[in-house]
Amino acid sequence: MSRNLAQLNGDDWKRVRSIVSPTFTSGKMKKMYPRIRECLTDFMNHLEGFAAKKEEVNVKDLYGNYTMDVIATCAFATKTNVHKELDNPFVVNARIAFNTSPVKRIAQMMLPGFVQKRLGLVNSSTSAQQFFLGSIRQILENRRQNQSKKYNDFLQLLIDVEKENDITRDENDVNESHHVNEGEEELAVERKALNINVVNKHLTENEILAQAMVFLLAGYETTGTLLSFCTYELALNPHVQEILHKEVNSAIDSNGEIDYDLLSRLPYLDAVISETLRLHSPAQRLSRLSTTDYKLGDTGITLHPGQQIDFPIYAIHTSEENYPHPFQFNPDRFMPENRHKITPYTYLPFGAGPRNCIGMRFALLEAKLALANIIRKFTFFQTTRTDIPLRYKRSFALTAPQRLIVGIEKRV
Ligand code: HEM
Repeated sequence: MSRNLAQLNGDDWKRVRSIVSPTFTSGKMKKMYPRIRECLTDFMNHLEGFAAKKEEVNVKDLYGNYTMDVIATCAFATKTNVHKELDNPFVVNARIAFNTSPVKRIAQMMLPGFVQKRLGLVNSSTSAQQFFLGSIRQILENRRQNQSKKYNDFLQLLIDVEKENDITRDENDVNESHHVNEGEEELAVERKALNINVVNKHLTENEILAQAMVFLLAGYETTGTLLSFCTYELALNPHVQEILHKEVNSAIDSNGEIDYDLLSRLPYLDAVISETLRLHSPAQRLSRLSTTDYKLGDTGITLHPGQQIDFPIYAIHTSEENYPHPFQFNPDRFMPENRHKITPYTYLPFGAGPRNCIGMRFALLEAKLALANIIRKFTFFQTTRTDIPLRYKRSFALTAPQRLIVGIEKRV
């Protein structure tokens, strides 16, 4: 497991990151779209039952089921039927893995190895972890024996991927509408960081296992949390919900679907997601470890090898200096006509630089697809049990609500 991206450092990290990066390009995501769409259909059918009776729902649990189904399908080639089949082995083991101490477990995956050591998070793998490793080994074996069949999932991409010399992006990647620090300068830094010559251009079996595990642990709760916070804000801001509904409706094609390229570029949908990630960033801070003497701009501070520096995302995202009326939920800040007002590097939900979140495009696709389709059919509303203000789980790394109760009804 220690060969996962989040825990590797130095040249080991560079090698694995440069091999794995091409699996997250827009083109590859597009191929997974139908699989994610299937998971969403199951989820929508499940929501339908609550909405028909205009019930209260804890969206935190519901979205957690959807994101688990998606990651199980895309990274473990396992359809979970998570909404109905509560004793499905994947779901049971995932719950054990997460219920042991969810935040700690994800933090183990998301924090670099050196931070984990300092926080005492390094421990032996659990039986649940063994279950997942066993499942992937079995799938890899099956695929090795039946090489003619091709699959559109992460596992297959990780099996097939070979380190490329330079290109780690699709042409389209930079043009997607999400507001992140990914201009020419950043891409050049990334290219430079990952442009190393390596002997082993493929991932080993253990490395494939480790990446699938980190995708599960880093991708399940974070994306579920994003969707939960977003739904909460929509319930509290009905006018935002209506604007979003109108935009989504205008994007539907003759088959009643939203095309992948159009979905990733809907400006208001992206603005709602961006504003949610600003005000409720699942990651609380970013960490970096200095490997050389490094001068911090004109601050007069020099970092020495081995010194760690943390970036407080929540403080940066809610500073009046960076965002006027920072505690107001206002998606307009991220509309194309206003984005230029945002100071570079003050929006950091997915981190920044070559070590940023490799799963960003996947998370955005999964979240946008769900939100767009859900908002077409259902309305969320505040109830007497909706927590205002929100109550959070205690955590040192990830922000997650204790519960997130809202009402849901069908649109007429
Ligand atoms: C809304 C959802 C998500 C959020 C907010 C999020 C946020 C983050 C953040 C803040 C980092 C650290 C970046 C840095 O230090 O600059 C990170 C790293 C990472 N994330 Fe995500 N993430 C999300 C979803 C995902 C998904 C879906 C996956 C995989 C399918 C994923 C896989 C990873 C991995 C592997 C790393 C470590 C990258 C490296 O060290 O090279 N994340 N994520």
